[in-house]
Amino acid sequence: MEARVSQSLQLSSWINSDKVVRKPSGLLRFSEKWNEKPRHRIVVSCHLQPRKAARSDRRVQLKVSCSSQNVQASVLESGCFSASIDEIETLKNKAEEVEEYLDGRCVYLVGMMGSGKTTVGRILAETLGYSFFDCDRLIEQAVGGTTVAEIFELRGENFFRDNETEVLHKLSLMHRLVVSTGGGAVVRPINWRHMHKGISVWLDVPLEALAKRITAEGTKSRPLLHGESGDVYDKTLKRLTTLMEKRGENYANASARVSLENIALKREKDVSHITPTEITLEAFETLEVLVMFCFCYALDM
Ligand SMILES: Nc1ncnc2c1ncn2[C@@H]1O[C@H](COP(=O)(O)OP(=O)(O)O)[C@@H](O)[C@H]1O
Ligand SMILES: O=C(O)C1=C[C@@H](OP(=O)(O)O)[C@@H](O)[C@H](O)C1
Repeated sequence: MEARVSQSLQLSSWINSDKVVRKPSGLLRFSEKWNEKPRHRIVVSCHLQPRKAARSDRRVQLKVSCSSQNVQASVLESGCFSASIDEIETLKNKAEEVEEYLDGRCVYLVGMMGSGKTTVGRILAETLGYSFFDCDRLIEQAVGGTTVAEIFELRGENFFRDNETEVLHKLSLMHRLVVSTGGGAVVRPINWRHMHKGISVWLDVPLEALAKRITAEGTKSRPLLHGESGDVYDKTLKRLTTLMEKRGENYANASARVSLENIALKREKDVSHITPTEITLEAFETLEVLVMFCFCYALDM
């Protein structure tokens, strides 16, 4: 148990370990107060589980809660991802380089439904030492715990979009966040004004791959995909194609684009075999170029 904890600390050295509390279960818990912004308090629990079969693979599990003057503390997000030790090290090194130049600016992930904004966003946040927020979850909380699908059904899309804008506005006043936005957040210009306070990354995934993921997951939680008859994959692909025709230009407003097709070409793999960790690494490499360029030429992102 001691070994596991000390390994966790080594591998997660980007986490400030000053106030680490060891739980008997192997969980590490620490809280970090930002001195310069004492109204924020972030609590992170971290558990690294070594895999028995492949010693170089680990599952990293994090729970993050955040409280500020106006927001009640609650567990906001938790998740886990698999990565080899080498990948964790590479991600950590890249995160350190990028973090310095990001200078606390928030990272907003945009892209179609199912493009991996939540999955990749969690890994980006964990490696950067940022907090992670999913806009859809915040909208659900703001509306009193109802689901996105219920909000669409009972209050309509405009009501949902107004709440989405309000959530993005609140987030744009904060620092050191990775935000997974809803697929339609790119449509309203006002949302871009909020997101341009930070740096935005478009996860560009071929529609066929999206349709496959969404079909596997089910369309229940995605109201814009409800209501057409026929084969689930076909109708999802059809709906995504229509949405993409309307939104393509809006996604291109993002400061950076991470294309799954390009990663697949570079790695000589099929798009469907590109892992979230590989996408996060590509996102860091793209961000690195961008933040260094903007830093050198004193440009806004
Ligand atoms: N690189 C990937 N390869 C395969 N499946 C993925 C990948 N990234 C995410 N997924 C899966 O696709 C689905 C949608 O991902 P999610 O992160 O929720 O997307 P979004 O937040 O953009 O809607 C989830 O079931 C997730 O596990
Ligand atoms: O594309 C869209 O308009 C939407 C995407 C969803 O978020 P995800 O992209 O996280 O699925 C959610 O905000 C809502 O169902 C509308």
